[in-house]
Amino acid sequence: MKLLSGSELVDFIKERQAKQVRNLKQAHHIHPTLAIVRCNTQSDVISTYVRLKQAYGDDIGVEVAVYSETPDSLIARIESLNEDDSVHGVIVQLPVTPADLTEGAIEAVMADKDVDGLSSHAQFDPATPTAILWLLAGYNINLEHVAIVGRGRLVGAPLEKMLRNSGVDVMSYDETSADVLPEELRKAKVIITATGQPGVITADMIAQNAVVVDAGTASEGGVIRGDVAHDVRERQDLTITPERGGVGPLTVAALFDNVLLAARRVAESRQN
Ligand SMILES: NC(=O)C1=CN([C@@H]2O[C@H](COP(=O)(O)OP(=O)(O)OC[C@H]3O[C@@H](n4cnc5c(N)ncnc54)[C@H](OP(=O)(O)O)[C@@H]3O)[C@@H](O)[C@H]2O)C=CC1
Ligand SMILES: Nc1nc(=O)c2c([nH]1)NC[C@@H]1CN(c3ccc(C(=O)N[C@@H](CCC(=O)O)C(=O)O)cc3)C=[N+]21
Repeated sequence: MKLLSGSELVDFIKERQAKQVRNLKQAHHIHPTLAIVRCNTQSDVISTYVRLKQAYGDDIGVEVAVYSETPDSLIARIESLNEDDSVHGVIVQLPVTPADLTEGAIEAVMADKDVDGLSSHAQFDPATPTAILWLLAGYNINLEHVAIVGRGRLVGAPLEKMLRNSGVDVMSYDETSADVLPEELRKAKVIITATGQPGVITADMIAQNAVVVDAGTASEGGVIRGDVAHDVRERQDLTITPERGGVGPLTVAALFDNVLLAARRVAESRQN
Protein backbone atom coordinates (compact mmCIF):
# COMPACT_ATOMS: atom_id res chain seq x y z
CA MET A 1 0.00 0.00 0.00
CA LYS A 2 1.33 3.43 -0.95
CA LEU A 3 0.04 6.48 0.88
CA LEU A 4 -0.94 9.81 -0.67
CA SER A 5 0.08 12.11 2.15
CA GLY A 6 -1.28 15.64 2.11
CA SER A 7 0.47 16.46 5.38
CA GLU A 8 3.78 15.83 3.68
CA LEU A 9 3.07 18.31 0.89
CA VAL A 10 1.57 20.97 3.10
CA ASP A 11 4.81 22.15 4.71
CA PHE A 12 6.23 23.40 1.41
CA ILE A 13 3.01 25.25 0.64
CA LYS A 14 2.92 26.79 4.11
CA GLU A 15 6.44 28.15 3.78
CA ARG A 16 5.63 29.77 0.45
CA GLN A 17 2.45 31.28 1.88
CA ALA A 18 4.18 32.65 4.98
CA LYS A 19 6.62 34.45 2.66
CA GLN A 20 3.75 35.91 0.67
CA VAL A 21 2.12 37.16 3.86
CA ARG A 22 5.33 38.87 4.97
CA ASN A 23 5.58 40.56 1.59
CA LEU A 24 1.97 41.76 1.69
CA LYS A 25 2.53 43.19 5.15
CA GLN A 26 5.89 44.80 4.50
CA ALA A 27 5.57 46.05 0.95
CA HIS A 28 1.86 46.80 0.86
CA HIS A 29 0.76 47.21 4.49
CA ILE A 30 -1.97 44.67 3.89
CA HIS A 31 -2.81 42.25 6.69
CA PRO A 32 -4.54 39.36 4.91
CA THR A 33 -7.77 38.52 6.71
CA LEU A 34 -10.27 35.68 6.37
CA ALA A 35 -13.75 35.88 7.90
CA ILE A 36 -15.53 32.61 8.69
CA VAL A 37 -19.28 32.92 9.10
CA ARG A 38 -21.10 30.07 10.77
CA CYS A 39 -24.79 29.59 11.35
CA ASN A 40 -25.60 26.30 12.96
CA THR A 41 -26.48 24.69 16.20
CA GLN A 42 -23.43 24.02 18.34
CA SER A 43 -21.46 21.31 16.60
CA ASP A 44 -18.11 19.98 17.80
CA VAL A 45 -17.15 18.79 14.35
CA ILE A 46 -17.74 22.19 12.80
CA SER A 47 -15.85 23.82 15.66
CA THR A 48 -12.93 21.49 15.00
CA TYR A 49 -12.76 22.50 11.34
CA VAL A 50 -13.02 26.18 12.23
CA ARG A 51 -10.20 25.75 14.77
CA LEU A 52 -8.02 24.03 12.15
CA LYS A 53 -8.43 27.02 9.87
CA GLN A 54 -7.63 29.44 12.70
CA ALA A 55 -4.50 27.49 13.61
CA TYR A 56 -3.35 27.44 9.99
CA GLY A 57 -3.94 31.20 9.71
CA ASP A 58 -1.87 31.73 12.87
CA ASP A 59 0.97 29.66 11.43
CA ILE A 60 1.29 31.74 8.27
CA GLY A 61 0.30 35.12 9.71
CA VAL A 62 -3.22 35.49 8.31
CA GLU A 63 -5.89 36.95 10.57
CA VAL A 64 -8.93 34.68 10.93
CA ALA A 65 -12.13 36.13 12.42
CA VAL A 66 -15.07 33.86 13.25
CA TYR A 67 -18.67 35.09 13.35
CA SER A 68 -21.42 32.92 14.81
CA GLU A 69 -24.75 34.09 13.45
CA THR A 70 -28.43 33.26 13.76
CA PRO A 71 -30.68 32.77 10.71
CA ASP A 72 -31.86 36.38 11.16
CA SER A 73 -28.41 37.95 11.26
CA LEU A 74 -26.62 35.74 8.71
CA ILE A 75 -27.09 37.75 5.50
CA ALA A 76 -26.54 41.13 7.20
CA ARG A 77 -23.22 39.86 8.57
CA ILE A 78 -22.08 38.68 5.14
CA GLU A 79 -23.06 42.02 3.62
CA SER A 80 -21.15 43.98 6.23
CA LEU A 81 -18.06 41.80 5.66
CA ASN A 82 -18.43 42.44 1.91
CA GLU A 83 -18.19 46.16 2.67
CA ASP A 84 -15.27 45.86 5.10
CA ASP A 85 -12.00 46.68 3.32
CA SER A 86 -9.93 45.01 6.04
CA VAL A 87 -11.44 41.62 5.09
CA HIS A 88 -10.11 39.84 1.99
CA GLY A 89 -11.96 36.54 2.09
CA VAL A 90 -15.38 35.51 3.43
CA ILE A 91 -16.52 31.90 3.76
CA VAL A 92 -19.76 30.43 4.99
CA GLN A 93 -18.84 27.34 6.99
CA LEU A 94 -21.09 24.48 5.87
CA PRO A 95 -23.46 23.00 6.85
CA VAL A 96 -25.74 25.95 7.55
CA THR A 97 -28.87 25.31 9.61
CA PRO A 98 -31.59 25.55 8.50
CA ALA A 99 -30.28 24.11 5.23
CA ASP A 100 -32.54 26.22 3.04
CA LEU A 101 -30.48 29.31 3.96
CA THR A 102 -27.35 27.78 2.40
CA GLU A 103 -27.87 28.96 -1.17
CA GLY A 104 -28.73 32.55 -0.22
CA ALA A 105 -25.77 32.81 2.15
CA ILE A 106 -23.27 31.48 -0.37
CA GLU A 107 -24.59 33.76 -3.10
CA ALA A 108 -24.45 36.77 -0.77
CA VAL A 109 -20.63 36.63 -0.60
CA MET A 110 -19.23 39.09 -3.15
CA ALA A 111 -17.17 37.58 -5.97
CA ASP A 112 -13.88 39.27 -4.99
CA LYS A 113 -14.07 37.72 -1.50
CA ASP A 114 -15.60 34.32 -2.33
CA VAL A 115 -12.43 32.39 -1.51
CA ASP A 116 -14.40 29.14 -1.09
CA GLY A 117 -15.38 29.49 -4.74
CA LEU A 118 -18.84 28.11 -4.07
CA SER A 119 -21.13 30.80 -5.52
CA SER A 120 -22.42 30.87 -9.09
CA HIS A 121 -20.26 34.00 -9.70
CA ALA A 122 -17.11 32.40 -8.26
CA GLN A 123 -13.70 33.60 -9.47
CA PHE A 124 -11.66 31.31 -7.24
CA ASP A 125 -11.24 27.54 -7.51
CA PRO A 126 -12.89 25.76 -4.57
CA ALA A 127 -10.48 24.47 -1.96
CA THR A 128 -11.13 20.74 -1.73
CA PRO A 129 -11.04 19.99 -5.48
CA THR A 130 -7.84 22.07 -5.69
CA ALA A 131 -6.43 20.08 -2.77
CA ILE A 132 -7.24 16.80 -4.52
CA LEU A 133 -5.58 17.96 -7.76
CA TRP A 134 -2.48 19.07 -5.80
CA LEU A 135 -2.32 15.68 -4.12
CA LEU A 136 -2.62 13.77 -7.40
CA ALA A 137 -0.07 16.03 -9.11
CA GLY A 138 2.28 15.85 -6.11
CA TYR A 139 2.41 12.07 -6.40
CA ASN A 140 2.54 12.03 -10.23
CA ILE A 141 -0.73 10.19 -10.61
CA ASN A 142 -1.82 9.72 -14.20
CA LEU A 143 -5.33 11.09 -14.73
CA GLU A 144 -6.84 8.28 -16.78
CA HIS A 145 -10.05 6.41 -16.10
CA VAL A 146 -11.01 8.73 -13.27
CA ALA A 147 -14.23 8.10 -11.34
CA ILE A 148 -15.76 10.57 -8.88
CA VAL A 149 -18.25 9.27 -6.33
CA GLY A 150 -20.53 12.01 -4.97
CA ARG A 151 -21.67 15.17 -6.74
CA GLY A 152 -21.84 17.45 -3.73
CA ARG A 153 -21.34 21.19 -3.60
CA LEU A 154 -17.97 21.19 -1.80
CA VAL A 155 -16.18 18.37 -3.58
CA GLY A 156 -17.68 16.15 -6.30
CA ALA A 157 -19.50 18.68 -8.48
CA PRO A 158 -16.75 21.33 -8.66
CA LEU A 159 -14.03 18.69 -9.05
CA GLU A 160 -15.81 17.15 -12.01
CA LYS A 161 -16.04 20.59 -13.62
CA MET A 162 -12.37 21.41 -13.01
CA LEU A 163 -11.17 18.08 -14.39
CA ARG A 164 -13.37 18.38 -17.49
CA ASN A 165 -12.15 21.94 -18.04
CA SER A 166 -8.59 20.68 -18.06
CA GLY A 167 -9.46 18.03 -20.63
CA VAL A 168 -9.65 15.00 -18.36
CA ASP A 169 -12.41 12.45 -19.00
CA VAL A 170 -14.26 11.58 -15.81
CA MET A 171 -17.16 9.39 -14.82
CA SER A 172 -19.22 10.66 -11.91
CA TYR A 173 -21.76 9.00 -9.65
CA ASP A 174 -24.25 9.95 -7.00
CA GLU A 175 -26.76 8.09 -4.89
CA THR A 176 -29.05 7.47 -7.87
CA SER A 177 -26.33 5.38 -9.52
CA ALA A 178 -25.72 3.23 -6.41
CA ASP A 179 -26.86 0.00 -8.12
CA VAL A 180 -24.40 0.24 -11.03
CA LEU A 181 -21.61 1.70 -8.90
CA PRO A 182 -19.76 -1.51 -7.93
CA GLU A 183 -19.51 -2.71 -11.52
CA GLU A 184 -18.63 0.73 -12.96
CA LEU A 185 -16.09 1.59 -10.31
CA ARG A 186 -14.07 -1.54 -11.03
CA LYS A 187 -13.18 0.01 -14.42
CA ALA A 188 -11.57 3.04 -12.79
CA LYS A 189 -7.84 3.50 -12.25
CA VAL A 190 -8.34 6.56 -10.07
CA ILE A 191 -11.28 6.76 -7.66
CA ILE A 192 -12.09 9.99 -5.85
CA THR A 193 -14.83 9.63 -3.29
CA ALA A 194 -16.68 12.38 -1.39
CA THR A 195 -20.09 11.17 -0.27
CA GLY A 196 -19.91 11.44 3.51
CA GLN A 197 -21.34 7.88 3.71
CA PRO A 198 -18.93 5.84 5.86
CA GLY A 199 -17.91 2.56 4.28
CA VAL A 200 -19.81 2.88 0.96
CA ILE A 201 -16.70 2.04 -1.01
CA THR A 202 -15.72 -1.56 -0.32
CA ALA A 203 -12.64 -3.50 -1.43
CA ASP A 204 -14.54 -5.55 -4.05
CA MET A 205 -15.43 -2.36 -5.98
CA ILE A 206 -11.82 -1.37 -6.59
CA ALA A 207 -9.55 -2.54 -9.44
CA GLN A 208 -6.11 -3.99 -8.81
CA ASN A 209 -3.44 -1.29 -8.25
CA ALA A 210 -5.97 1.54 -8.33
CA VAL A 211 -5.48 4.97 -6.76
CA VAL A 212 -8.07 5.93 -4.13
CA VAL A 213 -8.60 9.45 -2.79
CA ASP A 214 -11.05 9.45 0.12
CA ALA A 215 -12.30 12.97 0.89
CA GLY A 216 -15.29 11.82 2.95
CA THR A 217 -15.43 13.14 6.49
CA ALA A 218 -18.62 11.91 8.10
CA SER A 219 -18.86 12.23 11.85
CA GLU A 220 -20.04 9.18 13.77
CA GLY A 221 -20.33 9.88 17.45
CA GLY A 222 -17.53 12.43 17.24
CA VAL A 223 -15.23 10.13 15.26
CA ILE A 224 -14.39 11.20 11.69
CA ARG A 225 -14.92 8.42 9.17
CA GLY A 226 -14.07 8.31 5.50
CA ASP A 227 -16.04 6.80 2.62
CA VAL A 228 -13.85 3.72 2.28
CA ALA A 229 -14.63 0.60 4.28
CA HIS A 230 -12.05 -1.03 6.54
CA ASP A 231 -11.40 -3.86 4.09
CA VAL A 232 -10.09 -1.35 1.54
CA ARG A 233 -7.22 -0.45 3.87
CA GLU A 234 -6.16 -4.09 3.99
CA ARG A 235 -5.45 -4.10 0.24
CA GLN A 236 -1.69 -3.93 -0.26
CA ASP A 237 -1.86 -3.14 -3.99
CA LEU A 238 -3.62 0.24 -3.63
CA THR A 239 -2.30 3.79 -3.54
CA ILE A 240 -4.56 5.55 -1.07
CA THR A 241 -4.99 8.59 1.16
CA PRO A 242 -4.28 7.87 4.85
CA GLU A 243 -7.14 8.02 7.34
CA ARG A 244 -5.74 11.31 8.53
CA GLY A 245 -3.42 13.70 6.76
CA GLY A 246 -4.82 13.10 3.27
CA VAL A 247 -7.05 15.64 1.56
CA GLY A 248 -7.95 17.60 4.74
CA PRO A 249 -4.72 19.49 5.42
CA LEU A 250 -4.38 20.44 1.75
CA THR A 251 -7.97 21.73 1.71
CA VAL A 252 -7.05 24.26 4.36
CA ALA A 253 -3.86 25.17 2.48
CA ALA A 254 -5.82 25.69 -0.76
CA LEU A 255 -8.33 27.93 0.99
CA PHE A 256 -5.53 30.16 2.28
CA ASP A 257 -3.99 30.27 -1.19
CA ASN A 258 -7.21 31.92 -2.33
CA VAL A 259 -7.18 34.34 0.61
CA LEU A 260 -3.67 35.42 -0.35
CA LEU A 261 -4.64 35.75 -3.98
CA ALA A 262 -7.58 37.96 -2.97
CA ALA A 263 -5.29 40.11 -0.81
CA ARG A 264 -2.71 40.40 -3.61
CA ARG A 265 -5.42 41.58 -5.99
CA VAL A 266 -6.24 44.36 -3.55
CA ALA A 267 -2.55 45.30 -3.39
CA GLU A 268 -2.32 45.38 -7.19
CA SER A 269 -5.47 47.43 -7.61
CA ARG A 270 -4.05 50.05 -5.27
CA GLN A 271 -0.87 50.34 -7.31
CA ASN A 272 -2.73 51.05 -10.54
N1 LIG B 1 -11.49 16.30 3.43
C1 LIG B 1 -11.85 17.54 3.25
O1 LIG B 1 -11.05 18.44 3.25
C2 LIG B 1 -13.27 17.86 3.00
C3 LIG B 1 -14.21 16.89 3.13
N2 LIG B 1 -15.51 17.15 2.87
C4 LIG B 1 -16.44 16.01 2.99
O2 LIG B 1 -16.74 15.51 1.70
C5 LIG B 1 -18.02 14.90 1.72
C6 LIG B 1 -18.87 15.47 0.59
O3 LIG B 1 -19.19 16.80 0.83
P1 LIG B 1 -20.05 17.66 -0.21
O4 LIG B 1 -19.31 17.81 -1.48
O5 LIG B 1 -20.51 18.85 0.51
O6 LIG B 1 -21.24 16.66 -0.57
P2 LIG B 1 -22.77 16.63 -0.11
O7 LIG B 1 -22.85 16.16 1.27
O8 LIG B 1 -23.41 17.90 -0.53
O9 LIG B 1 -23.32 15.51 -1.12
C7 LIG B 1 -22.95 14.17 -1.07
C8 LIG B 1 -22.93 13.58 -2.46
O10 LIG B 1 -22.67 12.17 -2.33
C9 LIG B 1 -23.66 11.44 -3.01
N3 LIG B 1 -23.91 10.15 -2.37
C10 LIG B 1 -24.46 9.91 -1.16
N4 LIG B 1 -24.52 8.60 -0.92
C11 LIG B 1 -24.01 7.98 -2.00
C12 LIG B 1 -23.83 6.63 -2.36
N5 LIG B 1 -24.18 5.64 -1.54
N6 LIG B 1 -23.26 6.35 -3.55
C13 LIG B 1 -22.90 7.35 -4.39
N7 LIG B 1 -23.06 8.65 -4.11
C14 LIG B 1 -23.61 8.97 -2.92
C15 LIG B 1 -24.88 12.33 -2.99
O11 LIG B 1 -25.76 11.93 -4.02
P3 LIG B 1 -27.34 12.34 -3.99
O12 LIG B 1 -27.37 13.81 -4.17
O13 LIG B 1 -27.88 11.57 -5.16
O14 LIG B 1 -27.84 11.88 -2.66
C16 LIG B 1 -24.26 13.70 -3.21
O15 LIG B 1 -24.00 13.91 -4.59
C17 LIG B 1 -18.57 15.14 3.12
O16 LIG B 1 -18.28 14.01 3.91
C18 LIG B 1 -17.77 16.35 3.60
O17 LIG B 1 -17.69 16.43 4.99
C19 LIG B 1 -15.92 18.38 2.44
C20 LIG B 1 -15.03 19.38 2.30
C21 LIG B 1 -13.64 19.22 2.63
N1 LIG C 1 -17.57 26.38 3.43
C1 LIG C 1 -16.91 25.28 3.75
N2 LIG C 1 -15.72 25.03 3.17
C2 LIG C 1 -15.03 23.89 3.52
O1 LIG C 1 -13.91 23.65 2.99
C3 LIG C 1 -15.59 22.99 4.50
C4 LIG C 1 -16.84 23.33 5.05
N3 LIG C 1 -17.47 24.47 4.65
N4 LIG C 1 -17.42 22.52 5.95
C5 LIG C 1 -16.77 21.33 6.44
C6 LIG C 1 -15.80 20.74 5.43
C7 LIG C 1 -14.79 19.78 6.00
N5 LIG C 1 -13.49 20.39 5.78
C8 LIG C 1 -12.28 19.88 6.24
C9 LIG C 1 -11.18 20.68 6.47
C10 LIG C 1 -10.02 20.17 7.03
C11 LIG C 1 -9.92 18.85 7.36
C12 LIG C 1 -8.65 18.34 7.99
O2 LIG C 1 -7.63 19.00 8.02
N6 LIG C 1 -8.65 17.11 8.57
C13 LIG C 1 -7.53 16.50 9.24
C14 LIG C 1 -7.91 15.95 10.61
C15 LIG C 1 -8.54 16.96 11.48
C16 LIG C 1 -8.70 16.54 12.94
O3 LIG C 1 -9.70 15.84 13.22
O4 LIG C 1 -7.86 16.92 13.74
C17 LIG C 1 -7.01 15.33 8.45
O5 LIG C 1 -7.69 14.89 7.51
O6 LIG C 1 -5.93 14.87 8.76
C18 LIG C 1 -10.99 18.02 7.11
C19 LIG C 1 -12.16 18.53 6.56
C20 LIG C 1 -13.67 21.60 5.16
N7 LIG C 1 -14.96 21.83 4.91
